[in-house]
Amino acid sequence: MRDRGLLIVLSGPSGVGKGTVRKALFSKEDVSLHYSISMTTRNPREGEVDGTDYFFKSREVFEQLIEEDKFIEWAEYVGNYYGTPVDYVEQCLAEGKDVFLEIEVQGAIQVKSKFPEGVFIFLMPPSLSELKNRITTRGTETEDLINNRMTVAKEEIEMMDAYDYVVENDQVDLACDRIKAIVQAEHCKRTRLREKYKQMLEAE
Ligand SMILES: Nc1ncnc2c1ncn2[C@@H]1O[C@H](COP(=O)(O)OP(=O)(O)OP(=O)(O)O)[C@@H](O)[C@H]1O
Ligand SMILES: Nc1nc2c(ncn2[C@@H]2O[C@H](COP(=O)(O)O)[C@@H](O)[C@H]2O)c(=O)[nH]1
Repeated sequence: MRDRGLLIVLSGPSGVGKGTVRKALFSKEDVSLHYSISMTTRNPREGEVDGTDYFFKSREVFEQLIEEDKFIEWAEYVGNYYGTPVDYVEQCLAEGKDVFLEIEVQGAIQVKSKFPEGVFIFLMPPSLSELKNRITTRGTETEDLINNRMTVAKEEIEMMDAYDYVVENDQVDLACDRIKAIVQAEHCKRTRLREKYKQMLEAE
């Protein structure tokens, strides 16, 4: 029987670099993870593409999909809905493919209750001042929204203990290496190789 894929959840406060680290990770040739594209009701930022960065939907459509139970998890975050469509994740896991979610904390907690066997990684900035600096220099948020995201960020960091791993994002490449090492170790823990070798011994 084929192993189910791993469900890997990367979360952490707004602006810590989840998107940056995820993109760097997916650009590496030795990484074979499948990214689950989220749905959101927020407006696309400059350069964002529907179906690549997010599936951009109206609030009406999103609420209809919630009614139809089409999300593994969803959350309202700083005034917009975000959610993980269930079908893609279920299909990948059943086919033995590893799926990668990059989501905020409320959503990650929901995923943990449904998929306790998932691998939950919390990305941390080197300091809170560096976090504010990153949100500010990204230049996508107004002053009010930056302050809003910083208030939420402190509450999010308090949830760190609910995760299996905490990874510091001091440098993007180092953070990627740490995440790759976690994925490899989790594969070794769960693989059916033990069963294979036990059967090999019994067959002797
Ligand atoms: N290790 C790093 N060192 C310095 N800057 C970084 C690092 N990682 C990310 N950044 C910068 O921080 C800013 C925020 O990064 P990013 O948008 O990836 O964060 P995020 O956690 O996905 O944010 P959000 O949750 O709001 O979507 C970007 O300008 C990015 O270039
Ligand atoms: N609960 C979920 N959170 C999600 C999902 N997709 C993205 N996110 C997180 O939302 C915030 C804000 O994102 P931004 O693109 O507006 O900056 C960030 O923390 C994302 O990781 C999702 O499907 N569910």
